[in-house]
Amino acid sequence: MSKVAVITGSGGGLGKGIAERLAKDGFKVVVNDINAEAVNSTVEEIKAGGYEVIGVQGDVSKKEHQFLLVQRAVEVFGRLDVFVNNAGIDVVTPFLDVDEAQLNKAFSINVNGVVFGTQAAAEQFKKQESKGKIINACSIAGHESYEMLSTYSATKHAVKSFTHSSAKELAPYNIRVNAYCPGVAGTAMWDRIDEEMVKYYDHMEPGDAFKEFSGNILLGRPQEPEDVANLVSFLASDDSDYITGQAIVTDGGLVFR
Ligand SMILES: NC(=O)C1=CN([C@@H]2O[C@H](COP(=O)(O)OP(=O)(O)OC[C@H]3O[C@@H](n4cnc5c(N)ncnc54)[C@H](O)[C@@H]3O)[C@@H](O)[C@H]2O)C=CC1
Ligand SMILES: CC(=O)C(C)=O
Repeated sequence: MSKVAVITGSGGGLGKGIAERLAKDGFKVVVNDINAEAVNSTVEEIKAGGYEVIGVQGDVSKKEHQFLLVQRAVEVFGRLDVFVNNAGIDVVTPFLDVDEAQLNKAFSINVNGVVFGTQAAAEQFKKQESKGKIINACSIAGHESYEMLSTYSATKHAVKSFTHSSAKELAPYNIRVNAYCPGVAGTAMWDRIDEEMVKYYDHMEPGDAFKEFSGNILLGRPQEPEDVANLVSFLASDDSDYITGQAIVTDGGLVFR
C-alpha cells in the first residue's frame, strides 16, 4: 500500500523539490499552493514522471483550507501518512520599518499555517490510528537571528518552538513532528530577499546579498532543492522513526547547533 504525503507551498521552490522527491520515494503526493497555476504545473510535471499526484489550491493561513486539504487527500488517496508544512514567506526590512500588515501576514502564514496544518494532519492520524509524520519548514533563521530578517527569524524561532511542543503532545499518538532548517537556497524567496536587501545597503548590487550569505557556506555552494528534499525524504521515512521534536539544520555548513 502506497503512503500519502501532502506538501504545502509545493507549487515551486523547495516544496516542489520535496514533492518530486517524495513521489520518487513511492508516496502518492498532494501538491498544495496558494497559487493555482503553480499547483497545476507542478502536478503536470510530477504526473509526466508516471507518479500519482493531485493538486489542491489553498491558503495555509486559513484553518478551514488546511482541514479541506487533508479531507481532499483522504477522499482521493484513502489515507494520510506525511504532512509537510513547507509554505512560508519572507519579510525583508529593518524591524523599525515593519508595519502591522507585514507582521500579521508573516506570522499568519509562517506560524499559524504550521499550527493549522499540524492540527489537520494530527486529527487525521488519530482517526486512522496510524503512525504519522509532520515535517515543518524551519530555517537557519530559526536557530540564528538575522538583521533585515528579524521578523522572519522570529517566525522561524516560533516554528522551532512549536515543533518541540507539538512533538511532546503528539508522541502518545505515535505521531512524530520534526523540522528541516535550510540555509541559503536560490529559490524565488532568495530572489526577493536579495532585491530588498540591495535596496537598503548602498554598497550592494543585485546578487550581492545572495553572494554574501552563500559565500560563507563551508561546502562552497548554495543549497539546491534536492539537498533539502534529501533530509525531508529521510524524515518522512521509517528510518527516522526514533526521531521526534528536532529542528535539523541542512545548510552546507553555515550555522552550527
Ligand atoms: N530559500 C531558502 O533559502 C530558505 C527557505 N526556507 C523555508 O523553506 C520554505 C520554502 O521556501 P522557498 O521554496 O524558498 O520559498 P518560495 O517563495 O520560493 O516558495 C514558497 C511557495 O509557497 C507558496 N505560498 C506562499 N504563501 C502561501 C500560502 N499562504 N498558502 C499556501 N502556499 C503559499 C508560494 O506560492 C510558493 O509557491 C519556506 O517556509 C521558507 O521559509 C528556509 C530556509 C532557507
Ligand atoms: C530564507 C532563509 O530562511 C534564509 C535564512 O536564508
